[in-house]
Amino acid sequence: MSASGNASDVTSKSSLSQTLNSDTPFLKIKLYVVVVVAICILLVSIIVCVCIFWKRKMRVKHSSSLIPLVSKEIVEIKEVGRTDNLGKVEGKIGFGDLLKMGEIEVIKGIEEEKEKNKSGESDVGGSGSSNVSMADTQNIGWGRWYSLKELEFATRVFADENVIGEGGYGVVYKGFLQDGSVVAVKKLLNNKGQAEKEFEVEVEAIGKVKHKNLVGLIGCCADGPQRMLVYEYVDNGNLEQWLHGDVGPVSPLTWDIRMKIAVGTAKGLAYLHEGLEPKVVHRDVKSSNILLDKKWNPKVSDFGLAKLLGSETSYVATRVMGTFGYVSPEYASTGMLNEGSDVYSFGILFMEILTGRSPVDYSRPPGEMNLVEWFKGMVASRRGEEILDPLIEVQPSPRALKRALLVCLRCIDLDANKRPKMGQIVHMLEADEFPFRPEIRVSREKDTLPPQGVSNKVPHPITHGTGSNLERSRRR
Ligand SMILES: Nc1ncnc2c1ncn2[C@@H]1O[C@H](COP(=O)(O)OP(=O)(O)OP(=O)(O)O)[C@@H](O)[C@H]1O
Repeated sequence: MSASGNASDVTSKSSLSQTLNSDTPFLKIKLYVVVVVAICILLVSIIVCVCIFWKRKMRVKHSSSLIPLVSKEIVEIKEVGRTDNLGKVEGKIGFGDLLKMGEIEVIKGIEEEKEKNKSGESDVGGSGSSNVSMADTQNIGWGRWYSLKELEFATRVFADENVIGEGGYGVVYKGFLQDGSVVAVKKLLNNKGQAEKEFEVEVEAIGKVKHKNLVGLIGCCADGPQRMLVYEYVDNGNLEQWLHGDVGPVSPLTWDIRMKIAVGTAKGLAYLHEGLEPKVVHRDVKSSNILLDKKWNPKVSDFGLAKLLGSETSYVATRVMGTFGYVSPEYASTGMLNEGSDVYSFGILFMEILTGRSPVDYSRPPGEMNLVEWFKGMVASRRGEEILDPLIEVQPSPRALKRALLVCLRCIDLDANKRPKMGQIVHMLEADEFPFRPEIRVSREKDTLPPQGVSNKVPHPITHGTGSNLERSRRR
């Protein structure tokens, strides 16, 4: 390069630096400051644009399956599981804190699933009830939309041989998906409007609920006017069939199995009531809605009647739904609905489990047709041991029976506010010492009650409930 060229270079550089050092008219700020700020703003804008672009791209990707891949609940649950040692979490559960209890149940399920997956014996729900593979579940998140063709293939075009049963909302078919998994397909009745609404409620509210004691909704299908729900298949019938079907002279439902079913059902309902926000009231708790797997794990099904509720409020239902014999008096008469109505229905269900009797049975003598009235009368006249299902071969201990009777009576308290919460019921059924406190157990044992009677003079350490039906019935 020539000397004149170098000189002109130096001149242009110095004039550039002079220009940059010059003051701008705006507040006399140096030009180079303005340039630097402008470059920064440009860079930030580019970064923001790139971020927005990627976010949008991700959203489009997720919305393609319509159902979110991972529910809020599951995200929260996973976080709990990740940060805490499971044993530690369990130790922290407060008796009234069913939110955590629900989470722990699911965490356990997730952990069990992980273990099973490693050893190659995967099943959804952790109970051996479903054949949906873990890999598939991961692929679809908690649910997905199925095409009509897929479900036609699965049910052999809704063949009669595949029909499992029929309920108020439609026919349920057993289905075999292409990947070999087994499902229950509920083909909803085609009455437009209400069915569609119920469908939306089920899909939105129930699809994201996962608990080992709740039947999982794994997908759905909307094709023209046809609406279908795809559930995990639960392979051992429902509780009504086992309680009232022909099972021979000795029921396979031993006392321990019945308690397992009652506790599991209570846990499932507690999760709906206390583990979700907004909470879910089932509205149709009854024995045919308790499905069982081969290990007698109960799974609460049929969320067709469930409505989401805002917390702390009662919900006036547009129409009273539920099943005769299980519906709480206040729900039947006023339509006022809250989780207390489910507690009442659970109380009736629990009585049914203990006695093997239907809530209303017209084939029985007049004084025994109504289960609640008969049950209360038997306890009041201290004949508690006689209420047990005669098909139970091995009798429970008097203490276990007392506990069960007391729980039933507290659940059906006419004053809905005095009924325990489902979480408290779980604790009552599981706690070893319930319903006694050590310091007064001796005096209690001297009480005039026979072994089969129930003492409820001692307030429950959690609920401090008083004035149950039993107390009233004993005063009579
Ligand atoms: N996920 C499932 N796995 C296996 N069987 C199921 C499943 N869901 C429902 N069933 C069975 O299908 C039948 C019909 O169930 P559905 O829930 O439609 O009606 P229901 O509970 O009998 O009556 P309602 O509609 O009045 O509640 C029942 O026998 C039930 O046990």
